[in-house]
Amino acid sequence: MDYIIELINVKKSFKKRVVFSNVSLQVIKGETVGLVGENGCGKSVLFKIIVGLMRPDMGDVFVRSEKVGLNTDFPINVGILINSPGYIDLYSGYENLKFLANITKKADKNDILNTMKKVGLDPYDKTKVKNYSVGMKQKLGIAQAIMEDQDILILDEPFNGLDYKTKDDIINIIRLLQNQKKTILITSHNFQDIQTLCNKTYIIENKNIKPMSDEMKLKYKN
Ligand SMILES: Nc1ncnc2c1ncn2[C@@H]1O[C@H](COP(=O)(O)OP(=O)(O)OP(=O)(O)O)[C@@H](O)[C@H]1O
Repeated sequence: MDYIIELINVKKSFKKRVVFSNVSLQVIKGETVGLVGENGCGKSVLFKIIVGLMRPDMGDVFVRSEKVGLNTDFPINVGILINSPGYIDLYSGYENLKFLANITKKADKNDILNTMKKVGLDPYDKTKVKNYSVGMKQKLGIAQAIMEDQDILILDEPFNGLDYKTKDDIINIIRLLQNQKKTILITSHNFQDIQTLCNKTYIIENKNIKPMSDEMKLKYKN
């Protein structure tokens, strides 16, 4: 079977701290995969390894059969929300997205306007990003991750800092993306969210990753 994302025997340490001893993972196109695990278990590191922001010490990472670090440094067509995206503080939300869109030229003005509206941000709001609330920054991060209509989305804690109404809006956006057969990897500390959205759920523990058993799911739920 062709996997859209595949990790084979990935090892990763920081000095003496081993994060992954031997991780393998296969993701099928169109799946929504949830990742859970305790603080510091390696969820963000795993995502960074997949998108090329970190290199494993050993092992192979393939995205659309291209080896990350060999055929490609950063896999293309991947929308990324990984904790605290760096924004230009003195720009408005729209100006920040326009700046990023100018790099890849995949999203035009209308794409940005529509995406901002979709996530509940006013694209004409001149507030500088340095004065954005936590939730507004999070919405901007989600807008940035999806504005280029990428077919793989890596969403690290997309619901952080969001109120219930906004969270529902973002869940609905993710459902739309699922209907469009996007491949989505998502982490959340709220297991209910993961269960609601994901076809497959994995847990990272003991420096490894494994599918969650029904028993584990029950434990996590409570
Ligand atoms: N650049 C880095 N240099 C050194 N250690 C790092 C680096 N990035 C991550 N780590 C370490 O790797 C481990 C995994 O971190 P990671 O951010 O992936 O955890 P996480 O599962 O996403 O945690 P949380 O649920 O709190 O967000 C932690 O021990 C962290 O301190």
